[in-house]
Amino acid sequence: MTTTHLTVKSKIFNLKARFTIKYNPICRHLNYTFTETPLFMLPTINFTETAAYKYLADHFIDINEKNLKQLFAEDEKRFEKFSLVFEDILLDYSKNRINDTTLALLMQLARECKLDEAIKAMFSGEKINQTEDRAVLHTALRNQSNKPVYADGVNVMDDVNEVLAKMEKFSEAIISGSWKGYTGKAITDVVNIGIGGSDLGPVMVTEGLKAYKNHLNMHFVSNIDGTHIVETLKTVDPETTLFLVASKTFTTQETMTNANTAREWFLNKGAKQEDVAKHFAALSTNAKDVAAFGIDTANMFGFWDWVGGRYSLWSAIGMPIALSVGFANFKELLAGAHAADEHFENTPFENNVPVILALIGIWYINFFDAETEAILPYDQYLHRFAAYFQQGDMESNGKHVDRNGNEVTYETGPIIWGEPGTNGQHAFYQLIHQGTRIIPCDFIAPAQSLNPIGEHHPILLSNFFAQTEALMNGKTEEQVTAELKKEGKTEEEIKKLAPFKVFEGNRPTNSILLKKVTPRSLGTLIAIYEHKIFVQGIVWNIFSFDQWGVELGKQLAKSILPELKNDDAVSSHDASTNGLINQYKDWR
Ligand SMILES: O=P(O)(O)OC[C@H]1O[C@H](O)[C@H](O)[C@@H](O)[C@@H]1O
Repeated sequence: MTTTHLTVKSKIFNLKARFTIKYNPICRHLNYTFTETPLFMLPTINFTETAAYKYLADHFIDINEKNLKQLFAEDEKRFEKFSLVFEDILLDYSKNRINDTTLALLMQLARECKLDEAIKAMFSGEKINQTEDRAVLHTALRNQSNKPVYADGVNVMDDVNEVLAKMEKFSEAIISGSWKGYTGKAITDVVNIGIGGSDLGPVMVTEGLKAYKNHLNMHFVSNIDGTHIVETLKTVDPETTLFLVASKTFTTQETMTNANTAREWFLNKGAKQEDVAKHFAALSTNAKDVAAFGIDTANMFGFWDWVGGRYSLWSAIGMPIALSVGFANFKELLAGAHAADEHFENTPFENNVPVILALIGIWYINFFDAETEAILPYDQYLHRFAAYFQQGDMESNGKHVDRNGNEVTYETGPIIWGEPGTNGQHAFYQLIHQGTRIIPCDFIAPAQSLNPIGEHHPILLSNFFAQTEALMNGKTEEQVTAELKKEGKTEEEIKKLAPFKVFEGNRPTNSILLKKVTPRSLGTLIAIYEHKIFVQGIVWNIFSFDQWGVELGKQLAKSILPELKNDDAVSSHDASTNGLINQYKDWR
């Protein structure tokens, strides 16, 4: 018996139907069932018009007068209540400017915005990326339960599993050395050529999991600046290098230019056209252009339009990860993310880690007017984590038009930034502690170090604990005065100095303590942040899975490029742009 599904749609009548076709080849019996459902649209609710929002606006006045120290004094169970352990990850959100009322109202806000419906819609393959008419199914890429997931009536798990199996075979051949380059040598170096989502995820995870790495040397070329490819090519040998051309569309100017340069370099080093197949593979959705580039489609690892670029590290785009740490570890990464998916899909909002993080974020952005959020991993391996979520969050929720096409009347996605601790402490923490802005921070640290040498880890973690404590408690004028007195300062000196040494505290943080950075825990952590972004996008009534905002600059660059080919002065732009181009022509 074979079972397939088909979807038929009528946009004119806002209708959608699904056929199930069952065919028994033995008795040649065919059966159709037909179910009609309205075309799915995400709810479009202005969250500032909900009842919960109105209560929150009132409640904000109360909370804004309290400080965190008071909130802890008022509730001795605060840590137990406002922390939870999920998958060897402790989330402590008790050092936030919230109490039970805040959380109850934020959960109600999520309910009024129909978050539950939206979650179901995403997991079930509805086309929630409405402006691109696409489903959003990165969760299917790590669906280790293998439960069928349908996009346009087709169970995508068959394709997902097929590509995973192909990735496994390929990565094993490269790692074991059974795959030979054109002179019969094994591969030693892998150069991933990609940008944005086709670069940041693999870079962040291969760095994050460096402790689990094998012998392959990983390189990542993203920038169109020739320096990036030139400096990389200086370090590799054409006979032992594998190039991965990673691009969802296979049309991205930077990636295609870098890939062409790499191929030219390879051929100029004595390799022949037919050797390209042994040294170039493609990670893409665009088989036609991959073949046109000259890459054997047998070396192409596909994915689908329902995988957003910035959510694609779980797909074939994750090939550098599989190569660097082995396929079994890549699967563990997927398994960790799958655990977060199940948690997100099935856990009541009150205990749901991504929902809690998202709603607390909304509390600061829309009520306290926080403009930025810092992600501060106390783990050197996670040094690209914040950079990764700059794309993840800012490309997803950097939108000013709501799902009805109207200008929003409230703030949406925050500016995401951050660097690893303790480096950041010696650079920008001054502003977090004593500046004029409220900057909610996520502190992330592993309890176990992957390099437990001497006192390093306890020192690192003592800083991790100290920072959130300091941000919360601050230092009062009395404490400063007492300290200065002890140092032997005069009354007058104390009066002069004290104001500069006071920390007002009351600055909010989340602490995320991982047992250890493993492929699984990193997978879970990334998926938690992905779902946080989703929840915020739903509440803000924006589309989180398109990125039209990156197009205009690309278009203009394409029209400027031909103008740079000659030395004639340009006059077709505004005075500033003309001036810049003409000076460039003069100086080059
Ligand atoms: O993977 P590609 O198709 O080459 O796209 C690479 C990147 O380019 C675009 O400009 C988008 O803003 C990103 O979301 C995307 O990840």
